[in-house]
Amino acid sequence: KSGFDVERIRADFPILHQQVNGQPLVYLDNAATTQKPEQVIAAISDYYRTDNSNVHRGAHALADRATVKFEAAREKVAQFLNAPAAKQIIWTRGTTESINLVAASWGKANLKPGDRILVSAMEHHANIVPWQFAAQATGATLEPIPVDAHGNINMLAFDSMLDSHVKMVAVGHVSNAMGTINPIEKIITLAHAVGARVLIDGAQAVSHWAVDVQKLNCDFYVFSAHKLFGPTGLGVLYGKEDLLNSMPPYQGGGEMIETVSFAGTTFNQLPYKFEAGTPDIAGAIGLGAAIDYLNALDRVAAAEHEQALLAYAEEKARATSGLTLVGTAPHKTSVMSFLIDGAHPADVGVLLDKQGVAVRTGNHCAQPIMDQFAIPGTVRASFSFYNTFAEVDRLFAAIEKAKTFLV
Ligand SMILES: Cc1ncc(COP(=O)(O)O)c(CN[C@@H](CS)C(=O)O)c1O
Repeated sequence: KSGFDVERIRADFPILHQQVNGQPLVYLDNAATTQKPEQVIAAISDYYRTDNSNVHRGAHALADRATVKFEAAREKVAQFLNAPAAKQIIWTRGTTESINLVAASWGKANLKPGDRILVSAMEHHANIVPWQFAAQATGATLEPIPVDAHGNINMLAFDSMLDSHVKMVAVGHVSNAMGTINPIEKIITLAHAVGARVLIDGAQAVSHWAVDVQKLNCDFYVFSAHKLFGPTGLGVLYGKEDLLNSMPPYQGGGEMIETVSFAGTTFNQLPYKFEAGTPDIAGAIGLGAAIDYLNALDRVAAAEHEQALLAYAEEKARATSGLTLVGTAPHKTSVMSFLIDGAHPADVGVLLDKQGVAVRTGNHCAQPIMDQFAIPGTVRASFSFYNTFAEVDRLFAAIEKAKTFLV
């Protein structure tokens, strides 16, 4: 049991206090999206209630207030990632767009036939398909780094794949399908040794612990606000300054230009070169409020509580007949994927939902690793610091009841 005051924390999350199908909601789908504390909800509604205005161009009090809040949010993200400067934080629509931006902009400017891109076999589609586009557009090739039966990257195989033709290594900090925490420090060191750049997909990491991009020395780090107790539709791309400055713009329009003429156009400086059009101002302010919320939390205690929930859940899973865990790496975040013998994951998910327990089922946008395991997908329970040991008990009671319908 952990000393983390979950009940006090839960009071901050209004959505958790509802009935679903006649039972108190047990929300265990945090890897899909996290819930939002009142502080984030209020920051977004207060913005629309009092400050809403367009940014950077306005010449009036509301525009100034909106601009100050919008750029303060960028500064908070820079501090959250320990980035050297806020101009290295690019707003996007989410992890997916952040990776598409790097694959399209850096990719097209730096990849050529014979170059190689490496991604792990367990990646989310958002960290596979954009690289397939970049490979197709440039003549480079995309190759999967092998993953073992526990869901660990095969580091010996990775090391043997590296040579001077490898120009990009893109891997998840944490697997969304299995929770594996990848050894990204080692991956970054090995990749840099052959001259490759490294993009880290942090979508499943940032909600669990502090990330220090300077210490990691990664070239790019990406995540979504909605994975960090913030709003959907907003993402972050961190990049090394020289890299971002060397990359061509991703989208054209207002904000990203200095001058426009039919004779030619010049582009804005960082970060605006990559931020065409009116941004998600409220979303950025909401993410800033989420970071404020996390900064006021004992994040070490929160992470320890999540790990205690995972250990408790996996202990109960191993004691449950007919249940097989998928993803048994020694270092995991609080994600537990499993199968019930003889049952399709989707059927299990429906039966759990009928009992008020929300999990995700299917391939979790990670079809290649599901194909490698020769399974149609998994049932995935993912815990956050506002979940409780009693909710783990509710999950396994619901599994036992579901089993009576399934076999
Ligand atoms: C590791 C990883 N990488 C990229 C993404 C995409 O994030 P977006 O905010 O949708 O762009 C996700 C989102 N994974 C959700 C939705 S598929 C899940 O249920 O696991 C992710 O987990």
